[in-house]
Amino acid sequence: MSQLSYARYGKDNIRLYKREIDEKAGTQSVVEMTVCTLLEGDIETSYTKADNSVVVATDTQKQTVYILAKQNPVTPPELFASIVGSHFVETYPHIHAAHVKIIQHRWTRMTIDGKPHPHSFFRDSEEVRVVESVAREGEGISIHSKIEKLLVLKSTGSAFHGFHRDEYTQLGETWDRILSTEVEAGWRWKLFKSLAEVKAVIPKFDQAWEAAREITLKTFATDESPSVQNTMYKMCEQILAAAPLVEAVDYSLPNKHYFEIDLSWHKGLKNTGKDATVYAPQSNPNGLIQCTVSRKGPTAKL
Ligand SMILES: O=c1[nH]c(=O)c2[nH]c(=O)[nH]c2[nH]1
Repeated sequence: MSQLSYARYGKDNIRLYKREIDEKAGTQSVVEMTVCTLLEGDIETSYTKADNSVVVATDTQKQTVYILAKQNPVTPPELFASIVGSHFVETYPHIHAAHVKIIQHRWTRMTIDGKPHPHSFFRDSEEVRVVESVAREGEGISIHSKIEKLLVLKSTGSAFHGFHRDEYTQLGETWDRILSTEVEAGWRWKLFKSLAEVKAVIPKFDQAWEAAREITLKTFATDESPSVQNTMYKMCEQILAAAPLVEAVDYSLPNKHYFEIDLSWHKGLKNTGKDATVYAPQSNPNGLIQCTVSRKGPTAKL
């Protein structure tokens, strides 16, 4: 009558902190992350027959993450996710895939009296660096790196006109508007055949993250934006050019609207068009513009 169609299980919200001590320099560095592990494999009987012998307990998964963090570098997060995923697939013959997600939080070193402080940090934004990986037995390790929660705004240099109009259209055209979004930008790496292949390109992960962030900010700031769609496409093209091991780039950008307020009812106050200075930020609804851009080839299609 019924059958288990898909199953995976693991530990979510594993909070992890690691410090690195540089005795010589007298400095410490810190990393804080939130990890999720989810295992797939021959685990059906744990659901259907209450057979817990096939269950690598979620607590075991959590302890494993702590132990591997002690024994290995936790940065870049692409490497640590690959180490954790490979461990589960290689250690347990009946586990065939391990999904590992890492959210790395920001701890930025303080500058005190003009000098980098040896052991004090502050949270300079809610922006996070995210890695979603799958280690699959016999196939390899797929990695999707992301920037999330990077909040940006430009007060001019954005337009939106020439869009389709019909009897449902109320929106006016604009040649000068506020553009604000919370950037979610991702880049999917070519499939790595093994952990050794990941280890062979370790510096590429930080380089790609830095390039993606720099390209996102620079393009957002300098593009005379005709639309969110076109500006995000320009970002994708540049990231693909900067990171040869990346197969596809994706963005998801909410359009955080700021509405003009007509104040002419009050003593003829001018606050629209070129006179607009006071706006009403909106929470919802918001536009949501998404795309994936990949290298041209036989598999590319919309
Ligand atoms: O850049 C934009 N793209 C849209 O698709 C859209 N739709 C809308 O109402 N405003 C905007 N802005």
